[in-house]
Amino acid sequence: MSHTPSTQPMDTVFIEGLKTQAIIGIYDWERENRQPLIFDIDMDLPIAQAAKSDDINDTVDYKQVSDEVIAIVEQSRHELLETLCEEICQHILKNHLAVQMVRLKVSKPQAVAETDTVGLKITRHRVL
Ligand SMILES: Nc1nc2c(c(=O)[nH]1)N=C([C@H](O)[C@@H](O)CO)CN2
Repeated sequence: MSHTPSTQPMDTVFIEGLKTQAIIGIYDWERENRQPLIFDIDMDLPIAQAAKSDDINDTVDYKQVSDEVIAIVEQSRHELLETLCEEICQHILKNHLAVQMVRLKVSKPQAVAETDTVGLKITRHRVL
C-alpha cells in the first residue's frame, strides 16, 4: 500500500542583522570586555494557518525571538561561539513549537583584525 505523507510547504520567518554585545572568547581581553555579535536567524515553519487566521499565535513572532536572543546573549559568558549558538537554537526549538528548523549565523567582527568578520553557521532540526 502506498502512503502519501501530508507535507505542508515550509516557509521561513527570519531575523537579519540582530546586533548584540557579549562576553565571549578564549582570550583574556575577551573575558574583560563585551564585544559585538551579529546574528542572522532563519526559522522554518508552515505559515499557511497564520495567513488564514491573521493571528500572531499561529506563527513565530520575530520580535519576541529577537528579544529572547538578546537576553540569552547578554547574560551569557561562553568561551566559544559553538556553545552560544547551540544554546540559542535549542531555546528556539523548545519555546517556539511551530518552528521545525533553525539556521543561525553569528558574526564576530572584532575577533580577527585582518578580516571583515568571522563566525559560525549552524542548522538544527526539531527531533520528533
Ligand atoms: N571555531 C571557533 N574558533 C575560534 C573561536 C570560536 O568561538 N569558535 N574563538 C576564538 C577567539 O575567541 C577569537 O574570537 C578571538 O580572536 C578563536 N577561534
